Amino acid sequence: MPFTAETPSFEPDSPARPTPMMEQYIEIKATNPDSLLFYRMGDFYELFFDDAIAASRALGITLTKRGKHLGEDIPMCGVPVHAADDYLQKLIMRGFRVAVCEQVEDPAEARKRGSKSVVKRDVVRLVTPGTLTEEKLLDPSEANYLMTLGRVKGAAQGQFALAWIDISTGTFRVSETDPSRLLADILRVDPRELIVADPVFHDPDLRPVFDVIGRSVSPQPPSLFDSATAENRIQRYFDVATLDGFGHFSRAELSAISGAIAYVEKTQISERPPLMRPERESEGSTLFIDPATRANLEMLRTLSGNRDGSLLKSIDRTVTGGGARLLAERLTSPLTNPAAIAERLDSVSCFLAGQSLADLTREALKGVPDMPRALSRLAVGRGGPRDLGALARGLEAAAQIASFLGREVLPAELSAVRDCLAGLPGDFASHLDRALDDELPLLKRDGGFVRPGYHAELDEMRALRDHSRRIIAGLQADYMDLTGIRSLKIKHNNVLGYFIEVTANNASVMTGTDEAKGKFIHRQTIANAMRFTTTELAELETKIANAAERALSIELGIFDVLTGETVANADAIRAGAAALATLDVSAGLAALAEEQGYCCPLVDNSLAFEIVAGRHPVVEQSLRRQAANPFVANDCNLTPEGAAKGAIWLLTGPNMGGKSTFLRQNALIAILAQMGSFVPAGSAHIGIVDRLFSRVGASDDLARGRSTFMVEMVETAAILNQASDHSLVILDEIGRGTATFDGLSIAWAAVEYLHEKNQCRAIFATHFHEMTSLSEKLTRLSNVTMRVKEWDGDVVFLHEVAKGAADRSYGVQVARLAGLPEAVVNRARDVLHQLEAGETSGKADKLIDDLPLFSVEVKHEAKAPAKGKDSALLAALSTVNPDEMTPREALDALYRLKGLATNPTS
Ligand SMILES: Nc1ncnc2c1ncn2[C@@H]1O[C@H](COP(=O)(O)OP(=O)(O)OP(=O)(O)O)[C@@H](O)[C@H]1O
Repeated sequence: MPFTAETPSFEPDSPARPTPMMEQYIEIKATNPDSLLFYRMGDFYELFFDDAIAASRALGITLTKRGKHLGEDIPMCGVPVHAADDYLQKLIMRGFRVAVCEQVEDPAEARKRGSKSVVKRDVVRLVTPGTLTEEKLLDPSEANYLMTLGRVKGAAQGQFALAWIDISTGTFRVSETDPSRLLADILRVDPRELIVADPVFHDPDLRPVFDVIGRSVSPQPPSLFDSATAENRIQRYFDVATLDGFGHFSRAELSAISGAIAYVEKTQISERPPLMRPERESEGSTLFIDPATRANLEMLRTLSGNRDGSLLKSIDRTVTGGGARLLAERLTSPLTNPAAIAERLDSVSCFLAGQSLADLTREALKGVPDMPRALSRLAVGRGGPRDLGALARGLEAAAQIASFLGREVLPAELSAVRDCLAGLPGDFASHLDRALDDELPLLKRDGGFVRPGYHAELDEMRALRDHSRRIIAGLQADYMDLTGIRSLKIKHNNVLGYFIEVTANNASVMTGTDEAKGKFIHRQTIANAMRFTTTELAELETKIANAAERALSIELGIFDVLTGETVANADAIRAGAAALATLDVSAGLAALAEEQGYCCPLVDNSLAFEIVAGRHPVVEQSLRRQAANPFVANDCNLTPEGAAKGAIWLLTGPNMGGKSTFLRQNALIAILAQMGSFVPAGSAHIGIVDRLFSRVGASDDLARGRSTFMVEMVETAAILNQASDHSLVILDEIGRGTATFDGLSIAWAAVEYLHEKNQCRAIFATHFHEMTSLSEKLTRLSNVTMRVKEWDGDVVFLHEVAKGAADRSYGVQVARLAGLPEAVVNRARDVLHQLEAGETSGKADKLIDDLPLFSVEVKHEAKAPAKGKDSALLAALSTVNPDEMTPREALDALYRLKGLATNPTS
């Protein structure tokens, strides 16, 4: 739930009326109850009341008090303005929103209204997670999306739409959605903040979605989303008379777009970040990956929430922030159009074939700053000279890249990139170059960023200022001679300006004679020194101040002109930055393919899925880093035979055998191929996958009252209801979380359904060996197994997928490897033998009763089995074939084995 502070109140006529300043604070706070109010006082932002308590706790800063309100102390804390970004970052990360309240008039103006009047203040900006622009508050490699959900009631279709904006880059997208895929669509974009109208937020049907999104959902007044006035709002923002040129949007889309714009206006107040026109994403143009699959496959983060160990991290070889963001976007939204995928793959191939071109490009890209973010900051008045510098360097790099790309024969995507870079505004770039100095200050108010020689009057003012400073240095020498005080100094501070300082011992020289008194005017006496000024010094000071002030105002004027030119060139700059990001992604994927030995997949509209020597991209790299045994490559072939539908592989094998890894690697290879990357395989032929589903790994969702088994069933239901014949499904151990027979039955029925109804390509891993007999009935189902070798009672995992079915699970052996106490492992072995025999004899219960754990434990501990006994037992055991025994024979065999275990010679 968002933070809400109790708003303090007061009675206007009460004798306990607060001070005028506190009154102003209370009034402003009342309009921002769900944000912390940063109230500007001098060099600090102060927080009061509940805000102060919450902020001091979140930031670990001291809570003090200031005055009283209704007889109680007012809690207060403050943060210095110059360090506000750091504090804002912490507060935003902890889920707060901050209203920044500034003085909006000169204090002199306020004084004119009377000595007690307060300087006018107003909220100039709401800082929320989805509306950040500051470099410090943003991760260069992640987009920062603000998303809105539009809903139109009563529409026959297209009731819901999502719009998402990154105001730090201007990206603006919109797409229709529906309740069944709403969560998946939201998680695909992974917004920092989701804005919904109050009634939508409180709709019980949508509650589960918002519960998952958590605190980044922010309910807002429905007026923001009003679809009747939406067109007007959009037209106003983009300053167009009609939306005809924007393409056709449904009412829900218009509502979502207008909600996004209204929220930007609400948070940015007087600023208008330049947004691109909303671009429509049509359903089906990207591979649908449901939320559980996204999480299970650890695409952006691992299940424990780390970026290290995710697929993105292991394939990211980009060198710029824009490139990293584009790579993440491509990874989360792989394509479904083979031609578009082939175009991307051609770019990667081009860099792979031309190593020197790739090296040159990556080297040139390394210096490219984040142009879209610098542009956005400048456009909303939060930019500084370094942002202009970033554009200058970015454009220069773009021109350099365009020139060497000009000499190459390039595939379609890269040649469009080259054309875009070659068409960037050269005049603007050279203007920036001429105007900006090499070393740039952070803040424009510090001045000193315009290059000498660019502006004549500025040079003159700077010379005057600097010359006067030199004259002052000369004056100090003159005064020393005149007074004979060698330690006399001319100094400067903000209160007195320039002054002459002598030590207290020498002060009499300055005040002793009338002549001296006439020249040196006393300003201040401090502990050990006296300070003076002279008419000459005061005049020089005025000259310096005037020159410096004039110089700064010229510089600020130049800054405004350059900012204006930046905004005028916004579209071109953004297109250039997008082109550079595309280059970075393609060259980065080529570097990855080269380094990891990936191949170019063949992606078409068939139903093929044939991977030869496939590997898991993340596990492979991690094994290599640990210098462990190399990853064992495996084939996977789900390609239909003849005109039939895709095949299903039923995968059995021991625990730790590599089943999950194999399942995941095939899903990841499909994602990589469809995002336009080379893949970790010897070769890969993939018919476009429209939807990818996975049920891998167990997790519970206790917060939503779902047990592990319930989560598993909900996810399996989603798959069986939604998978089409073009989908790829990977299922791991369905039915494990319940009683054996229930689990087996559910798994059995699910496979039959996938085969008969969904008819999709699928891999199904299971411990239920009984299921392997399904291959006799289901024509497109084949059994495969992870091979193992037994070695001296232990199991060795070969990690190889082979035709056929596993004969056993080796669970007990794996438990032993995991370090379970020997007594437990031995006991488990016994129980297993009983159960395996019991399955045919029907006497398992009785046998288990006969073997209480502790007696076994004592027996095993008291007499460690001798090697000879073990081998006799094993030899006898190997002759036993439970499937061919009658219950009576099984029981006899068991007694015989037990006898051998206690006395090998019996
Ligand atoms: N092809 C492979 N080559 C090398 N090592 C592998 C391979 N596949 C898996 N491994 C290693 O084996 C470990 C276990 O793999 P995985 O989790 O896939 O087994 P599993 O059969 O799914 O086990 P369980 O049934 O217990 O979940 C992995 O962490 C990995 O280190």
